[in-house]
Amino acid sequence: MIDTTLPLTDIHRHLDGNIRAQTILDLGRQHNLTLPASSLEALIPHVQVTSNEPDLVSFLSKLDWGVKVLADLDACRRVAYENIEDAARNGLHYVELRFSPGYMAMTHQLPVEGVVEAVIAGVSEGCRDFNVEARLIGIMSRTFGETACLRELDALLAHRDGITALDLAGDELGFPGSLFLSHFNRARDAGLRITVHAGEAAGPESIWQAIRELGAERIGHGVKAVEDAALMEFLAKQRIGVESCLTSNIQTSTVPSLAQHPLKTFLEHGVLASINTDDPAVQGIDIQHEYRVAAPAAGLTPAQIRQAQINGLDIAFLSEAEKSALRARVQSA
Ligand SMILES: O=c1[nH]cnc2c1ncn2[C@@H]1O[C@H](CO)[C@@H](O)[C@H]1O
Ligand SMILES: [Zn+2]
Repeated sequence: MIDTTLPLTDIHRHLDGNIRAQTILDLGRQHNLTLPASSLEALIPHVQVTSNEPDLVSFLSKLDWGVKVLADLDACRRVAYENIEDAARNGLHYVELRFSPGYMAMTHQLPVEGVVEAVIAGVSEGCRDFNVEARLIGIMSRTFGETACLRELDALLAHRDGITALDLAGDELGFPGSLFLSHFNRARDAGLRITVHAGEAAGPESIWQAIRELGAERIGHGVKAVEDAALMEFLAKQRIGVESCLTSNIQTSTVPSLAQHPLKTFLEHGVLASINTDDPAVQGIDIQHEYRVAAPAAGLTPAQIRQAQINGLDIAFLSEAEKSALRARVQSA
């Protein structure tokens, strides 16, 4: 189902939603932190989704233990490095890792700018050691409000060279995109690419808002677009990429079952939709599972799965030359 002659990408993957349970245990011990359990087996239900959550916000609370153990900047560097190691192990050639520096800094009041620096360092060390290509997307966690997001943006822009794009994630219903116009204006002025989590918890109007007012070139999830025919046509015509995350949408109760997932409809309408993980460690899945199990369960034909794989690189935040180089590297491997 995965075409091994083509690059395998994951362009929607939260670095801070992908912290190994073993690393949570290690860091807890190293920093003398009280964790809800002291063995891996007992810790899993606290840090991983074991059955579907009733909504997005409940799902998101599962990420909290991962960031609570980030007691210093070296811990941030470590989880960034391990994210690249895991990407390589999962067979990914190219990954766009996104992270919310304010969320990672929050528990131990780390300097937000220092977190950005540590993540950039860990990812670049990982890319060197594991032969994976990566780009970083800075997240503003909308859940903590406009001022906290401004601090995240400042820290990201202070390290503009290491950051490719900006995203908005967290509680979409409680904190609509309209609160963040000035943040995105600044980011676009600085030349950052833009992707926004939209149409996951809220409706199609949130996707229109992200495109028209925030300047989104890609949409994270975007599942609610299927409710709006004009939007579907717009996405296809304007080549707005959609970052689909199949299992995530079931675990957040955004979509009732894989059979009802809109990814197949996106592909049928010529929307540039792709297959991605979201928060693999928290979800207990990996990219192989999404391609081999989730995508067929969502009704995709082998040809549609291949199209989604092609789309992943097509809509990646890379130049055409970088995409061609990646295709050539995989083909000749
Ligand atoms: O599926 C998701 N939808 C919306 N926000 C998410 C999702 N997964 C993680 N985050 C949010 O991203 C930041 C960490 O990278 C956190 O704000 C977390 O709540
Ligand atoms: Zn996400």
